[in-house]
Parts: sequence; C-alpha cells; structure tokens
Amino acid sequence: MEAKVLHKLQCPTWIDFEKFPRKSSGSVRFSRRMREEKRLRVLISAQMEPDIASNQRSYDSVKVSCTFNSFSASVLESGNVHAPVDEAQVLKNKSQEIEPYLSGRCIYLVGMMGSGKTTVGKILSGVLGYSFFDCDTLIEQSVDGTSVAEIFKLYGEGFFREKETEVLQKLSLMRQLVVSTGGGAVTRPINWRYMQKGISVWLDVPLEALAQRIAAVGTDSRPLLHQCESGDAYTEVALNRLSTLWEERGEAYANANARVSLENIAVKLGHKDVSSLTPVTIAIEALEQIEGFLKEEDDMAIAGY
Ligand SMILES: Nc1ncnc2c1ncn2[C@@H]1O[C@H](COP(=O)(O)OP(=O)(O)O)[C@@H](O)[C@H]1O
Ligand SMILES: O=C(O)C1=C[C@@H](OP(=O)(O)O)[C@@H](O)[C@H](O)C1
Repeated sequence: MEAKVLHKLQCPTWIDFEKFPRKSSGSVRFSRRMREEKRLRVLISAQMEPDIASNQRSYDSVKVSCTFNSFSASVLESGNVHAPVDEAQVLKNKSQEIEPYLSGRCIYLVGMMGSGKTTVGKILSGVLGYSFFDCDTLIEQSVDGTSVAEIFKLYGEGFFREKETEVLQKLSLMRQLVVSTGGGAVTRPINWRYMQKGISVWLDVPLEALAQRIAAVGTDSRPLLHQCESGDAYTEVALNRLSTLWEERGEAYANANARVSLENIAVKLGHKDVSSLTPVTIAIEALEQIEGFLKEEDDMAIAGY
C-alpha cells in the first residue's frame, strides 16, 4: 500500500504539467499601467455610458459563466454562479483588471475549515480563467481515493501533513491555478515556501460563522472536528474545537499576502453580520485585496526593495 502511494506521488497522473503555461514574458509596472488604463476607462465611460449609474442598482439575477477545468459539485461548482447583475459585473471587471498583473502566478487560499476556500476559490478560478485545485482532493487521489477522514484514521495526521506538503510542492511548479489549501496547511513553514511562489489570500471568517456553516454540513470530511455531537450542542462543541485550532494557527494565517476579513466587508457594506455575505461578494473583496498586494509589491520594487 505504502509503496503504491509513494509511486503515485512520484509519477502523478492527476496533474498534466504540459497543460499549464510557463511564466509569461514582459511585465509593465503595475501601478503605472493600472493608472493609465483606469484613466482611459474613465474617459471612455464618461463618453459612452452616461446612464451607467442609473443601472447600478438593478438586482436581477444573472448567470456568471465560469469555466471550471477541474473539480465540480454544488451550484457554484457547476460553473454557474447566480449573482446580482451589478455584483457579477463588478466581479468580472475586477478579475479582468488584475489578471494581466498576476503574470500567471497561482492564488493560494488559506483559512480555517469552512472559511469558504473551496467555494470562493471556484468562483475566482472561473472568472480569472484559471484552473481550480483542492489540496484535500489531490491528497485523497494520491492515496488511492482514500478520504481525508480515512487517511487520518488509518495513517494519522503526520502522514496526512506529509502528503499535503507533497501536493503543495507539485502545485508550486504550476501556473494559473487557484488552490484551496487545507485549514492546517499554514502550520508548516515548508508549505509557505511553496505558496510563496504564488499569492496567498487568507479568508478570515469569525469562528461563530464557521461553526454554524460546519454544523450545517456536518464534520464527515473534517476529522479534526469529529466527535462533535449533533443537536443543539453541536455548534457549541464545533466552536470550542475551532477556538482551540484558532489559538494555534491565528498567527500563521496572518502570513498570507492578502487578508479578506468578512467582518470588514460587513462593516463596509452596512450588513449586520457576516452570514449575509455571498461568496461572490467575498470573491470581489479577494480580488480587491490581491490588487492591493500587487500595488504594494510594485511600490516596493520601485523603491528598490
Ligand atoms: N459566504 C458563504 N455564506 C454561507 N455559506 C458559505 C459561504 N461560503 C461557503 N459556505 C458554505 O460553508 C461550507 C464550507 O465551505 P467550503 O468552501 O467548503 O470551505 P473550506 O474549503 O474553506 O473548508 C460549505 O457548505 C459552503 O457551502
Ligand atoms: O484544519 C485542518 O487541519 C484541516 C482542514 C481540512 O480542510 P478544509 O480547511 O478544506 O476543511 C482538511 O485538510 C483536514 O481535515 C485538516
């Protein structure tokens, strides 16, 4: 069994490296080109779209078509995201704006279990035209389709963490991916070495919201939360477990290049709590935070750091 697993990891059939483009050539400074393009867009919209403001509040549901090259399940995962028309347009515009400046770098989503890495990741990959990979799924495939829960049970967490690092190492050789990492990937410094090849984005979700989401879907796929009772106490127990993990990991998540705080989005949009924030809204914020990081990075380069 072990030999078979090792063989699979050495000769991965699950990632076709040739499918993915190598580093793009020619880079123009982010801030300068972005500023020029923005100026141009403002001029064009002033001349051609005088009524755009009056259309801003139209909340008809439209489909944002997303091409997911890899995995799929559920509504978002089917490739069609239902979003208010202006939100969908904002998402599309923002992704088109920043995509050239990513220069093919991968986006690694980090965050606690249930923070929405998979859900938001699929939206981002769809609008950016990137492929989506979920680390847990790749680990399962590398262990003959054994589920994460079974891997924990049969081989222990240490074995799972080794596989996680191997998966991240392989993904770090690729380009134009959005990667949903497992909640514990941030705990190993070696994983950061691999993620630093791309841009890491932390989905920072309040623990209460995480506990509610997890209570709604169950803990079958999340062995670190097993033994939470079902019923009223369920959310409470999940919350306690998550709090312990948070104590251990909070600082590690803060290593990410960009942070998407659901509390901040709620304040910005005037929502009472984070539970009303849709995955599309969160994806837009993620793109904005990535844009902020790209600008900072560019400013540092100009300053000679
Ligand atoms: N913005 C959101 N609002 C409500 N539920 C969400 C949101 N984002 C994700 N979820 C739900 O929370 C659960 C965990 O999301 P998932 O994307 O699998 O998280 P992760 O990959 O970080 O573990 C799923 O059931 C998903 O449908
Ligand atoms: O927080 C963690 O240590 C884990 C999170 C899970 O992934 P998600 O964050 O996708 O649930 C999965 O990798 C494993 O159960 C361990």
